[in-house]
Amino acid sequence: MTDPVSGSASGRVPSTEGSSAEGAAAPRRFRVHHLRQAKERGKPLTMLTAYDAVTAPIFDEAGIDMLLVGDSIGNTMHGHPTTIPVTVDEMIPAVRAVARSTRRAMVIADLPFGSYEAGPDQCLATAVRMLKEAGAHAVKFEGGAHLTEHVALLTRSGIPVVAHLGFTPQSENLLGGKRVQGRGQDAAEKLVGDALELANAGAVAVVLEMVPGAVAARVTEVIDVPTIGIGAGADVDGQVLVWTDMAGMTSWSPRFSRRFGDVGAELHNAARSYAEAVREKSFPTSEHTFES
Ligand SMILES: Nc1nc(=O)c2c([nH]1)NC[C@@H]1CN(c3ccc(C(=O)N[C@@H](CCC(=O)O)C(=O)O)cc3)CN21
Ligand SMILES: CC(C)C(=O)C(=O)O
Ligand SMILES: [Mg+2]
Repeated sequence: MTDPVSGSASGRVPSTEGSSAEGAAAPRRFRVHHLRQAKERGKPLTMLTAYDAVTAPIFDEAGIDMLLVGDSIGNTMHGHPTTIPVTVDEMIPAVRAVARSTRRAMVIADLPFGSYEAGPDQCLATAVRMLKEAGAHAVKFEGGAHLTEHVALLTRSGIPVVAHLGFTPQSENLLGGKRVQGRGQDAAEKLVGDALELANAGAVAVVLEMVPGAVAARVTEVIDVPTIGIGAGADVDGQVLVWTDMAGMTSWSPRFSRRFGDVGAELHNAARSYAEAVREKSFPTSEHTFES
């Protein structure tokens, strides 16, 4: 049995396709009370993005606590320059694939640009779709204290909300680009205030993106729910990265990221080997051929 808080797990989930071997007893799902528990115990939380049923079970089996189906699907998977064009109808199948293919991780659906800002009712309607049609366990959306009513309504409705402060990519046109947020006394105080209000409204965690380390540390100190940093330094309660950056799928990744693998190069080599085998006629052999 895996411990949802320590996150230790081993082995691989069987593919949903092909052989129908039953896995071991289902691990306990990582839930909202484990967030609180982790912060109390000082155990760092882990979050990665995931967008499909191929990679999500790999991350789940590796013991990642939370899988964020990020609107970063727009740039990472769909080839857009930003997250702005992403729609709810594009998010739903991705969230469904991640929820269906995982057993332990908490699955968090990012609400895309334009699907929640108009008011708490719009936000609730979108979040309900993410839970009902796609199987998400929680939702996340970008913005500060102006969204406290959104957070409060979803929380009253039984939907856990993760807040997202600092650099909020859906607002990059207003913020003037991909820039660090919360620099200077006033901006830092505003950020701390936003985090407090969102946490008081019921947010179960707060993502802090591209904020100075000292500001992230201050937010972490004053709110009683976990902070999850991305480009926010080490003095937070957990970290999140975009999986394609983490695994080294692309030649470029943001400065705050680290490549923990070279999966892009590995995939390149596999594809080259395959093509070479076909061209030199060493694949397929009789092993891969059906008899009449
Ligand atoms: N692949 C990917 N990784 C991410 O971390 C990520 C996404 N996509 N899409 C959604 C948001 C957007 N994010 C981004 C994207 C780019 C930069 C960037 O260009 N940063 C520059 C300049 C930073 C600075 O102002 O100092 C860098 O060099 O890292 C930052 C955050 C973070 N998120
Ligand atoms: C970078 C993370 C926090 C995100 O919002 C996303 O991947 O969409
Ligand atoms: Mg996002």
